[in-house]
Amino acid sequence: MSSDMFSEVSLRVRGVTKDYLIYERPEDRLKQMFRRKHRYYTAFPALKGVDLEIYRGETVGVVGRNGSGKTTLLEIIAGTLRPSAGTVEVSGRVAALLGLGAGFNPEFTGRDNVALNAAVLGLGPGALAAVFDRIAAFADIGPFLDRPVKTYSSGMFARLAFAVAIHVDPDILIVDETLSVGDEAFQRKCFRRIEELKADGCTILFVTHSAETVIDLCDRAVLLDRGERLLMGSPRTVIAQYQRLIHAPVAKAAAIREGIRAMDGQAAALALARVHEAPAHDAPAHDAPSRPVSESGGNTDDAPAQAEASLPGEEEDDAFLVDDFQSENVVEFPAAGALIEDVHVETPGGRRVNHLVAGHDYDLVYQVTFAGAVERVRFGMQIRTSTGLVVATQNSQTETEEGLSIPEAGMVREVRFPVRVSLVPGVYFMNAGVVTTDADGNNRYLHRLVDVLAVRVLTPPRQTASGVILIEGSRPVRLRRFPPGEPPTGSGTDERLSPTHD
Ligand SMILES: Nc1ncnc2c1ncn2[C@@H]1O[C@H](COP(=O)(O)OP(=O)(O)OP(=O)(O)O)[C@@H](O)[C@H]1O
Repeated sequence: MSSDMFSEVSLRVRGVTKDYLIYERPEDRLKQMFRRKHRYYTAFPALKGVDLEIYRGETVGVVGRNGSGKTTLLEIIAGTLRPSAGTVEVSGRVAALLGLGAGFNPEFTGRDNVALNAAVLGLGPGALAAVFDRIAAFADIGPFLDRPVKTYSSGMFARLAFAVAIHVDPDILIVDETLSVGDEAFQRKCFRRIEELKADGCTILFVTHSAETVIDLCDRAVLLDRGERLLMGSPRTVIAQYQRLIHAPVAKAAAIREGIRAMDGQAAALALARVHEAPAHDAPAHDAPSRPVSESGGNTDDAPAQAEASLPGEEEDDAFLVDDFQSENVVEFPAAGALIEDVHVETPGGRRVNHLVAGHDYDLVYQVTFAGAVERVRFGMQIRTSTGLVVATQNSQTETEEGLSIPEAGMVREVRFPVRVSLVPGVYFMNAGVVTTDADGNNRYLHRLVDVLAVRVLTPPRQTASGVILIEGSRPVRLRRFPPGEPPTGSGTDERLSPTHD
């Protein structure tokens, strides 16, 4: 993504206000039609004079408490709802994924709905024919494509709706929490597609309650509260203030709210400056910083860790293999001198597993066959969350080492990365890559597989962590008790949290 994209306004919202008219009794609505001078309704202000300016290629997260006006705002931007006042200017084709089933006719088949939706989004029959197979492949709902959508599960619905929205080549994509009903593999696929759309300059508006997703995915975020824009700024700033707002004690809530609002102009300007300075998002992912792995597969400098990992009992962890739990979306880059195969995870005892226990040691293993002699070879791996956040990378050589020399074609190497799974429970995806460095110091992939392996990290007993990294060590959480009124000096007594935390 080039930063000059951000100089073009893609979406401008000015003073948008929405009053929903609430009629206490159904007949009041009818009366209103005939007696215009009288007011039979009360107006509920769902949006109050919202201003936004979003640049081409930006991904903006919209956050706020339930009922703060997020969906109303996005529906107005998508053109499915009329504002009571204010204007929306959009540049280009808008594809919106707001609410499951919106825009789908439940009696029609998936196939017919795809045609209907694509037409609504401005795709002619010729253009649809060209992308239909890609839509069907992305949705991957098998024979359900020819069944009425009223028979779909919510996950199937999300799959089809998302598949259409992202294949009509939108300039602006608007997505709400619809994606969260899909399974993890599908979510990963969607987030990857969103990244591609981003790289192509698509503007994305995203409603979510997930702080992690906003921070991982967005360039800026906007906080709505009671129909007002309270703050626009960097994802971290906005999430921090949003969390301050939702956890505010009642007595201080109004002051905190005003304090956040006062930050607005400055935070927005700062975030925009940062977005303009941001490096290209499509720089090639580096699968591999520095950590030695020996050529023989034995761990050179990690021998004590290996020995520790092989202690009796350690192998008895609860890791296991589920055969059909596989990454659905392996992206294979063309092999250019080597071929990576058989990427898998093993316990220290050599058992293949893909359901791992948090905090335990495993090996990520793969084989590489070389098509010819090559110098300065390095092997890499990367672990990412389902939203694409890189949580770890590892490389077979440090930057200052030469790398491995492969003297002739047909040579095979097995690479083994020791991995301690210090991750909170969830599904993670692994990449594998083999790189050579030319005489000018440029890296070139000999082969690369993205999202080649899916693993699920299981909840260990008594584990309640969230986030990404497991910070829990072997020591339990400690609590000290102080008598009432006594200052917390050294005189407190230790208290056990529970009898199970020995
Ligand atoms: N059709 C409607 N008629 C009357 N009030 C409505 C209507 N739609 C939404 N509202 C009200 O407008 C306010 C904003 O609703 P909206 O759905 O935009 O909020 P939201 O931030 O998307 O909420 P959530 O996080 O729960 O999805 C809410 O108080 C809601 O009750």
